[in-house]
Amino acid sequence: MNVIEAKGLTKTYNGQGGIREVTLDVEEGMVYGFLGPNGAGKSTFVRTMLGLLTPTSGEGKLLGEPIGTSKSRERVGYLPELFRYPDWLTGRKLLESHAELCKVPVRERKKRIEEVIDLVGMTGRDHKKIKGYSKGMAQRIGLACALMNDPKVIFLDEPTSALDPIGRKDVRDLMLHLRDQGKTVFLNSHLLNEVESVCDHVSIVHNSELIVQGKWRELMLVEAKVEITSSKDASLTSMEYPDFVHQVEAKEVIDGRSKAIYQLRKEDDIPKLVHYLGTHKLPIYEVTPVIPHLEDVFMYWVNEKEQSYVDDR
Ligand SMILES: Nc1ncnc2c1ncn2[C@@H]1O[C@H](COP(=O)(O)OP(=O)(O)OP(=O)(O)O)[C@@H](O)[C@H]1O
Repeated sequence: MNVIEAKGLTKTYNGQGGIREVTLDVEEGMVYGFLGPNGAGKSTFVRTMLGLLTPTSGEGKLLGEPIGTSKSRERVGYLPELFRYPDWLTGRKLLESHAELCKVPVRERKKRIEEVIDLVGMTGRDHKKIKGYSKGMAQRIGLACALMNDPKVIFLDEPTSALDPIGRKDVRDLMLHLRDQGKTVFLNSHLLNEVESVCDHVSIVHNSELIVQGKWRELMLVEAKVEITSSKDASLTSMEYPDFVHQVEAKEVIDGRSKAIYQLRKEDDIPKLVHYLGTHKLPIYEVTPVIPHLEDVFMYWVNEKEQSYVDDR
């Protein structure tokens, strides 16, 4: 079931910036990464989906309800990127006011507040005033507020940007825990190594456009890289190669072996290349596919897009 749906969703500011023509579906139970450089349009998209901004055109649904309606927000949580709470309140007081706003029934409030405090790792620290909180504690209490209404879908806008490595790991674990409970997390981020460890599915936005979406590991099937180790004397870069070899880049010589990175069209070309080198009597000691990271995928697609702007000129 799709819990987040957008169809041609556009929100611009007097015709400028924002986000244009976004069409995407997010299935229940995913941690979905929404990636893009600063100013790409990530926050605009989220705020439009939440009904905080009115779309310029297009449509969207949350949990099957049209965006902009209070029904669409009933089971949705949101942690904005820049939030400030009244810092004279204690964390617990803040959560009590949130519980009231979320209409948590009075008899269930105490239990629910304890649950979210525990979930975000703030047990024992909730009676302190927010003004004495570190950035990490403030972020955790923000997350607790976002989880108060036991949401089915949670939008997190750069949730780890203020956190130290331990806090980041805690938030990552929390996202996976929420996913394991069948909840959907929509994660806005430009911290690619963070996203890589929790998301399978991503969208990449750039310059107000959604440029590519899907399982990020499959978004690199447009090219494959392999590192081949041969004997020192083998001149890997000066050989003639068949068409499926796009590029050969010589790497260092280590322990009397020379290494080269081959850029191929697709994974199936790796055995073809090994066979080709074998027929040329090249001594091969090691064949290691170069596994792409999300950062490689991101840079590939952003560069493709930027190149297309140059070509269109
Ligand atoms: N209120 C506004 N008025 C005018 N332009 C805006 C407004 N908010 C955002 N923009 C513009 O819309 C574009 C997208 O901004 P947005 O904040 O959605 O990007 P973002 O990807 O969330 O960026 P960041 O990662 O820096 O938070 C930018 O060009 C920005 O300058």
